Order: sequence, then structure tokens, then C-alpha cells
Amino acid sequence: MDDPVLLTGAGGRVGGAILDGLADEYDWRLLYHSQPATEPDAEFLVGDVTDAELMAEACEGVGAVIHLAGDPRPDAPWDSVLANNIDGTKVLYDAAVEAGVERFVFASSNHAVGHYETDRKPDLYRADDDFRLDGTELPRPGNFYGVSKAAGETLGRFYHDEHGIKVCNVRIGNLTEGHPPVDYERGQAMWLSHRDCAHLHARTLEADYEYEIVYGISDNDRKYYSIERAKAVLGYEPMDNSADFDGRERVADGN
Ligand SMILES: NC(=O)C1=CN([C@@H]2O[C@H](COP(=O)(O)OP(=O)(O)OC[C@H]3O[C@@H](n4cnc5c(N)ncnc54)[C@H](O)[C@@H]3O)[C@@H](O)[C@H]2O)C=CC1
Ligand SMILES: O=C1O[C@H](COP(=O)(O)O)[C@@H](O)[C@H](O)[C@H]1O
Repeated sequence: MDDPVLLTGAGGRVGGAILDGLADEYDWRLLYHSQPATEPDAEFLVGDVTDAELMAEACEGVGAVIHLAGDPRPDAPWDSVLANNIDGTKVLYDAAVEAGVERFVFASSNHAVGHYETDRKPDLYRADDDFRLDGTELPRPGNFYGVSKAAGETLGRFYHDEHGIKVCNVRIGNLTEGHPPVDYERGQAMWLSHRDCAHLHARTLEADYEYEIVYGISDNDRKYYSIERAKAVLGYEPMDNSADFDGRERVADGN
């Protein structure tokens, strides 16, 4: 991707992981919700994704959008996900299509499919369980936040079919820095390390696809999300595995 890349939610956790790994790799245009504490090294804007005029400005001349901005709380109330996640994504898609943006990468979530776990937990969190979701299944959100992520994926389906924009929905697992979640089997099964997060998003900017739903987790021994689609379509080559950690300590380097 030679053209500038718009990164919304740049000041958040996922945005930090992407910029840590890829700051020098792309010509970034960053969207912050409020004025960042330190001056970013890249071009930036401040405002809300529901602001259509600002999103038109944000999308002008960009080749790709990585859309992270939104309310990330699994227990977020309906009013918040409706405005920040659903309406914000729709406003940004409109601006991207109008500006002729080539591809749109959407931060979806494990919570879009949370209810597949209901009758299978805790077994599916364990390494010897071979149940896998692969992205072809229908959404089964476990909360309104998950509903908003399923809605974002469906908006992408519409804008792809209607306008031809390339869309990659990444159902992100649980991003934590340095080590997987401690004493949390679900989190270890869906851990996404910072470097795998950055690499995966680089692949979403480089690979050839039309409309995709992939899972964004590291290559954990415990897993119930398949990463085969991300490997095959995007060329994702994760480096980390939550099984290599004992609590906060890396005790092996299996991958
Ligand atoms: N951190 C994780 O493990 C996961 C994150 N995700 C998704 O990834 C995205 C980023 O998540 P995090 O970085 O963890 O959250 P975060 O809260 O650290 O970052 C989100 C950023 O978006 C901004 N934002 C929120 N509403 C906005 C609006 N209306 N307009 C402009 N900016 C707005 C916030 O100010 C914040 O800087 C979210 O869409 C979240 O749902 C999905 C699955 C897992
Ligand atoms: O989508 C998200 O998922 C992760 C993992 O969910 P959790 O319920 O196991 O914590 C969550 O940490 C993150 O905040 C959220 O945006």
C-alpha cells in the first residue's frame, strides 16, 4: 500500500500495537477522539467518526482505512454502540466509498460470535478440544457490543457488494501486551500478541481479497478460532503462542 492509510482509534490499545510495529511502514493519517498528549509523528485529525464532514476530510486521498474507533466494552450499553460503533462505521464507509478508498479493514470482535461458547465452555478453551469457528459461521453475539460488531461486518458486506470496496473484517481476540492474560483460559485461547496484531494488519493492507472475515489471534495451542483463512488469504504468519508463557514469563519459543 503506497497511498496513505487512515487509522481510526489511533490512540487506543489496538492502534498502539499497530503503530508500534508499523509506524515507519506506511504513510499514516491518524484519527484521535481527543487531542493526543504528545504530538504524533504522522499527520492527524481529532474528532468523532460520526462527523460526516470530518470523515470526508479524513478519507481524502487515502488508499485504505483501518477502522478501530468505537466503544470496545463488552458490556457497553445500546446507545453507545449504536452511535459509536454502528453509526460511526456507516458514516466512515460512506466517506470511504465517496473518496474512492480501495480497502477497508474493520476491527470486529470475538464477541460477534460469543454465544457459540455457551454450551461448549470451558472445554473449547483447552488445547485438546478441536472445535473451531472459521469465519463462515453466522454471527451469534453474546451482548449488544457483539451485535454492533456483527452489524459492522454486515455493513461491510453491503458496501462491498454495492460499491466494490475491498473489505477485511478481523474478529480480534484478546490483545494484551507482553504476555497472554493470566489465569484466564478464554483470554489465553484468543490471545493476540502485539507483534502478531501489527503483522496481521500489515497483511490486511497488502493481500489480495474481496470480502473477508478472519480471526485475529496468535497461533495459540488453545484455540477455538481457526486462523487458516487468515493464513491462506492474507499470508498471516503469527509468531506467538500463549502456551509458551507461564503466567507473565515466556518459558518456551515454540513457534
Ligand atoms: N483490545 C482488544 O482486545 C479488542 C479490540 N477490539 C476492537 O478493536 C478496536 C480498538 O479497541 P481498543 O484499542 O482495545 O479500544 P480503545 O478504547 O483502547 O481504543 C478505541 C479508541 O477509539 C476512540 N473512539 C471511541 N469512540 C470514538 C468515536 N465515536 N469517534 C472517534 N474515536 C472514537 C477512543 O477514544 C479510543 O482511543 C475497537 O473497535 C474494539 O471493539 C476487538 C476485539 C478485541
Ligand atoms: O472485543 C473485545 O474482546 C476482548 C476480549 O473479551 P473478554 O470479554 O474476554 O475480555 C476485550 O478484552 C476487549 O475489551 C473487547 O474490545
